[in-house]
Amino acid sequence: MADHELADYEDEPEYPTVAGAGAGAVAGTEEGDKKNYAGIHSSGFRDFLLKQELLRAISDLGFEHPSEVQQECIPQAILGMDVLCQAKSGHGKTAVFVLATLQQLDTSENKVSVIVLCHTRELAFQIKNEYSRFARYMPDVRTAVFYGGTPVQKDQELLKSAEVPHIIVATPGRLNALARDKSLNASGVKHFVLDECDKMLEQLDMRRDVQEIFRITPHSKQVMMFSATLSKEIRVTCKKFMNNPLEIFIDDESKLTLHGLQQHFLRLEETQKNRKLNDLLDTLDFNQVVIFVKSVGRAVELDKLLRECGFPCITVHSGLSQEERISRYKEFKNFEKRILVATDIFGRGIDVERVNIVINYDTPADADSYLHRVGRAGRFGTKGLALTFVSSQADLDVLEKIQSRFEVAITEMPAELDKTTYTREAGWSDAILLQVGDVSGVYQ
Ligand SMILES: Nc1ncnc2c1ncn2[C@@H]1O[C@H](COP(=O)(O)OP(=O)(O)OP(=O)(O)O)[C@@H](O)[C@H]1O
Repeated sequence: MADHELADYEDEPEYPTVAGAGAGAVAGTEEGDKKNYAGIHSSGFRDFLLKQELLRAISDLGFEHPSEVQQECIPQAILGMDVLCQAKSGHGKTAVFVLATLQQLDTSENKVSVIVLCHTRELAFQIKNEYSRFARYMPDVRTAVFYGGTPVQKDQELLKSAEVPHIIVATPGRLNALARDKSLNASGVKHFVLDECDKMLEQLDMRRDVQEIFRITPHSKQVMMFSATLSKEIRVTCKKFMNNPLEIFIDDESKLTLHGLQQHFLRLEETQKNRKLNDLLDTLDFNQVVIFVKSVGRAVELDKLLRECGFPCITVHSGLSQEERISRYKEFKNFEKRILVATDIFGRGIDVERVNIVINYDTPADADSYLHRVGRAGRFGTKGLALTFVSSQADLDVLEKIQSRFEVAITEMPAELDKTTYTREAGWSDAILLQVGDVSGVYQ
């Protein structure tokens, strides 16, 4: 079949989105945050009554306390309830569905039980790794990842083999191709998960693939969807796939920005961007930095330029072969490279712990993209810095929208930045516990 799944959904969206920017809401209070603080402390992963194998893995991974979103979702999710969940970037949404599906999995059935769909190949790869990490003491669990740009025969053979994967993590295009050619037997699917669900359902080509896969799964199953951004409009679409879901969301959009993240803009001419970027990379104290640009061409050129200037730089974009994309993603994740120039394919979901600075060399197209991009820094409550280059009236307009939508003040970058404000890593759990009160559970 045509390799339509190879289209890189994130680089150049062809379709308008159906969601409009939601109105900003009332800002949260310190008091609100403190109110729930004790509640979180009183609970640990043990209280979820997870399988011993999972608890051991959680402990190995150094997860001490569940984050707020985990606290709210896991108890219901492991009972098979449908879940529609919005929570901030980097707050541990992945563990919610990974733990909930592993907890419920029956490995004695030689069937595909769990389908997880996400919008980019790197994210699929990352989620598959999360399954491997949490299932390290569950040797019978078989997980596979499928995405475009790789030989489809290998995927077909695996699906037709004597031991089919219990869990499939995939991008929608490739999995739908495998469904259409009948390699995928989805009749045993019990859990259907969409990560970055707004992105997948807003983009019509992706939504079509998701729907086609959804249709060949049994009527009765658990459906879970996750994102940091869920407009009212897209929630309606999401719920069409669900049955009386548990809705976990931040009712106050202003709280979506990350507390540990310092955010500034720099006004400059297009022609001054390279010089400025060079200066910043020389002076800022970064562990790892992601620089976002608006097109593949610009990613290639900027990466080349930075390397010529001696920076340990790498780029990831849709113009690369799939093998190369994953290998570069790994290089960056493994701290072999400190600077990544990326298009929006890296803008959502990707979790690289050491990233403490995000630079928007090109202002993102909209407020949602901004929120996801800057969420690559300051993961799980750590400190970070987000800088946005603003060089036109259109850029200023986007900046304005971001500030009103999320009620965040993005100020001009001061001449001197105190590095302790973006380099000191907060303790994993301490930092996130300070942000409780951000997510409210609503039972429908
Ligand atoms: N309870 C926990 N304790 C410590 N670390 C955690 C915990 N839960 C998750 N993490 C870590 O926090 C990081 C962010 O988690 P994750 O990638 O799931 O965030 P997310 O909510 O999916 O973010 P995004 O919206 O950007 O996709 C990961 O490195 C994960 O391993």
